[in-house]
Amino acid sequence: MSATHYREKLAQRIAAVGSRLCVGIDPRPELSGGVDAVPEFLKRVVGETWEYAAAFKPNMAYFEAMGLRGIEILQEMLAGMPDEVPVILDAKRSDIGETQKYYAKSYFENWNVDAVTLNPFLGYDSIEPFLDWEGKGIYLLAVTSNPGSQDFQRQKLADGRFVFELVQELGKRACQEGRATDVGYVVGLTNASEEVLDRIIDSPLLIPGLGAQGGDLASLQGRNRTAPDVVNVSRGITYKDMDKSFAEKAKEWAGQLAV
Ligand SMILES: O=c1ccn([C@@H]2O[C@H](COP(=O)(O)O)[C@@H](O)[C@H]2O)c(=O)[nH]1
Repeated sequence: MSATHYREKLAQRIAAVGSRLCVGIDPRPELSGGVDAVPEFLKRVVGETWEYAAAFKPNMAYFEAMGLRGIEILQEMLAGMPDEVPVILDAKRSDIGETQKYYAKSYFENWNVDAVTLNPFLGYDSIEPFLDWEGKGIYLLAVTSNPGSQDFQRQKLADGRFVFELVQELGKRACQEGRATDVGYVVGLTNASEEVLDRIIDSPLLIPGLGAQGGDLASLQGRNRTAPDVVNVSRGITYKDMDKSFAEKAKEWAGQLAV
């Protein structure tokens, strides 16, 4: 794939599959035959769903929970993923800039994922080490899908703005500075009210909360967005309706997210 920017690569993939489906990969060994059975389980998930996937989103937590073997399993899975499907590593990292340099190297250089999720709570200098990576993307947590998103993210400041709007200022600053990495935002479908969406800028969104969390796609309708947004489904493909194949479930969700 020759696209220079992450958002172009993602836009091309969305156009190619005709859907905004992001297939979430959160293996639960206790439901998948134990740790030893996870590699084969992941091979099936990836092998059966990739033709419907605009992106894949493995979440680090599920791999870390399997210990060192989990990290090996993640690496093996990443190495075997089809090149044309962007991979968003859901790591939600946050630390001082000096340490973030090493996370950036790990994810973008060693594992060569296309994008990662970051927690913006430590401010601009904490995301800076991720900003000079041509062809890569970051998603900053803006409005997450959990109820606690109300505790900080959807609080109003004295000037009437919401806290999540300050998160978007970080991305705007990176853009003004002409940084190479594309900046997008995580906006949970379960909290994507009109009040929220009216204030979300036209940058790539990663939208979790569909399926197991009960988010309603109707809330996204009628928005004039040009950014390559993707909507994530994890358990709704990997751990629901087990009488259906992963391919069938991915196809159904992809249809609901058709462009
Ligand atoms: O606000 C957020 C941010 C990330 N997630 C992650 O997305 C998936 C959702 O899984 P489902 O099984 O489809 O509910 C999971 O990895 C979460 O950690 C999120 O849900 N909300």
